[in-house]
Amino acid sequence: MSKLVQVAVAILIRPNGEYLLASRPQGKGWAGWWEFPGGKIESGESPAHALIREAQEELGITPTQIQPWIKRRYDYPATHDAEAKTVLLHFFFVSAWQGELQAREGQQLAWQHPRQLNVSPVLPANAPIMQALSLPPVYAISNVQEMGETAFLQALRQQLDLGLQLIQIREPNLGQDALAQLSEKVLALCTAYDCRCLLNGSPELATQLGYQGVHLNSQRLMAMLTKPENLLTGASCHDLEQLQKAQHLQLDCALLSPVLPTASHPGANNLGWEKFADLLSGLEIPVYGLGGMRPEHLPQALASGARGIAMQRACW
Ligand SMILES: Nc1nc2c([nH]c(=O)n2[C@@H]2O[C@H](COP(=O)(O)OP(=O)(O)OP(=O)(O)O)[C@@H](O)[C@H]2O)c(=O)[nH]1
Ligand SMILES: [Mg+2]
Repeated sequence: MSKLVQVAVAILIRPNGEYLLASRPQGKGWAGWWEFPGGKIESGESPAHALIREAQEELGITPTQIQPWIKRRYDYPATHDAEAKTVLLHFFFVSAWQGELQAREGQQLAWQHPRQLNVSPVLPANAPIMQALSLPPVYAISNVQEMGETAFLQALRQQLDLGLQLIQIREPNLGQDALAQLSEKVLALCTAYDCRCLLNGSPELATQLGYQGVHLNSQRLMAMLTKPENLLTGASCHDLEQLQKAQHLQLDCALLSPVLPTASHPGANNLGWEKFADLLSGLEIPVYGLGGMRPEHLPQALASGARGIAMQRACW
């Protein structure tokens, strides 16, 4: 059996969403492959402490704002330059630090746009992490039905100005023509801001109306045999079976709900954070918490292994 190596991993994030990758230096296993800065947790050391020590050793900086994210286990096979091992990676977001970045171990450093990597190859254990990072932490869901179109479009413009990058149009009570008209306005606005839009509906309608993506309700999800082509695809999930189906189809993301009680379903049987985290452990596709979410819940969602939070009311 290969040994288990515990590793602290730093995802340094700039305010514009870019994150830092480093190349593994010559002389180490998997030399030349790209990874996040970090390294082995020493015995008696906490993951957070190891993270700070590694950032100092490798980059000459001291993280001042850290947020533990997911843990991920991965079995590395033996290769020409490394022995077989199993790693348990403790990922952290690092959003502030002291000091100037330096490559102190001869590694190359590269800031990456989350939607467009320009270095490769990245360590294989990190593939689902890169996938998750390509989506933003905040996912908005439309609410024209309660707000009215004018107020909604105004609020949308405000959120786009503040950096919104992902939205689902979910208006089950609009007729076809009204939905087409709303979609045209929303898509024109979002395209100008490079915000991606998913239609809650069928893949055919999403394509026909010009959306980049589609969001499947759980019924559509369970009936789907393959991922819709050329569409960013998400799905609503409420249990492990649905999450596994979304993962099996290799969907881009899933919404898991209800995490907390909501205004529309105050008495519904919500999951709570513990069950939410349980359902996500071991899953590889990005998942958003939905149901009663407010901006202040984001750290809890991340710490539970989610990519972020989805909000229908609280974000407008
Ligand atoms: N730093 C880092 N390590 C990762 C990532 N993904 C991943 O699978 N690993 C694995 O975790 C282990 C980290 O070990 P390391 O070689 O960086 O350890 P270290 O900095 O303490 O250096 P050392 O070799 O001098 O002990 C390696 O097996 C590496 O392949 C990642 O994104 N960042
Ligand atoms: Mg290292």
